[in-house]
Amino acid sequence: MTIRIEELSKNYHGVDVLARVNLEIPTGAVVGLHGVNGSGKTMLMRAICGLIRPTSGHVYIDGVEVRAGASYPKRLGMLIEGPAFLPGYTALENLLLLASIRGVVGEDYLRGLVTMVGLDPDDKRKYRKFSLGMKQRLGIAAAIMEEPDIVVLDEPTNALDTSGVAMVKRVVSLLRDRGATVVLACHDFAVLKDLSDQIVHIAEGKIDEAYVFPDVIEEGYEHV
Ligand SMILES: Nc1ncnc2c1ncn2[C@@H]1O[C@H](COP(=O)(O)OP(=O)(O)OP(=O)(O)O)[C@@H](O)[C@H]1O
Repeated sequence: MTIRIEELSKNYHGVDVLARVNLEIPTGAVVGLHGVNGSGKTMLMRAICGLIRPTSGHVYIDGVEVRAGASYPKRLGMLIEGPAFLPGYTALENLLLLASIRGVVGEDYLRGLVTMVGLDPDDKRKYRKFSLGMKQRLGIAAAIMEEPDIVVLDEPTNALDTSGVAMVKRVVSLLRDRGATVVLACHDFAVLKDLSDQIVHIAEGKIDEAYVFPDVIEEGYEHV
């Protein structure tokens, strides 16, 4: 599915946190968002997911406008700022509950998914006892569990150990093989460069240099 962002602005108290962003992400592309803390990466991802109402401008997914509160992208999975899980449920129970809402995936599949993200489907520990990395792994599982066509991942490697980073790479590569469109933000530039077909640099809510290809990234950007 293609994502088209047209003249998108979001203003809070007179400050443009997104300022006339234009971006076209073709089907199957993996686009990395790069920028300092507070540059607008999360805000842009929230707009793509229909979680915020833009002050002006539009987001279209396959030509259909995303409108917060009215029209959400259907085949979209996201990991944005601590997804809500039930503290008294295990990893598997949480995913089973989410899946039951739509009823599209079964327990066997979810057990495999929990294993794939490096958790144990038979682990009886409740979510409230999870470490940060375990929570992050479960968040990734929830984002991809319904085999979405668009996946938005905000800092997927946060709190993850080396095996977790390797898992994120495997997940993105699986999504790529499936032809999903992926938007991700990651402060680890080496990881971002490794995973992305295209890197978009954002500064103060503006796309500073769209479609910066990994092989032409300037030295200066490496340290953001
Ligand atoms: N609800 C809000 N009200 C007002 N300003 C906000 C709100 N949410 C975010 N902002 C501001 O929007 C700007 C962009 O924030 P955003 O979270 O998109 O940055 P980011 O690039 O994702 O940063 P990070 O790398 O730290 O995750 C920041 O200046 C932030 O303070």
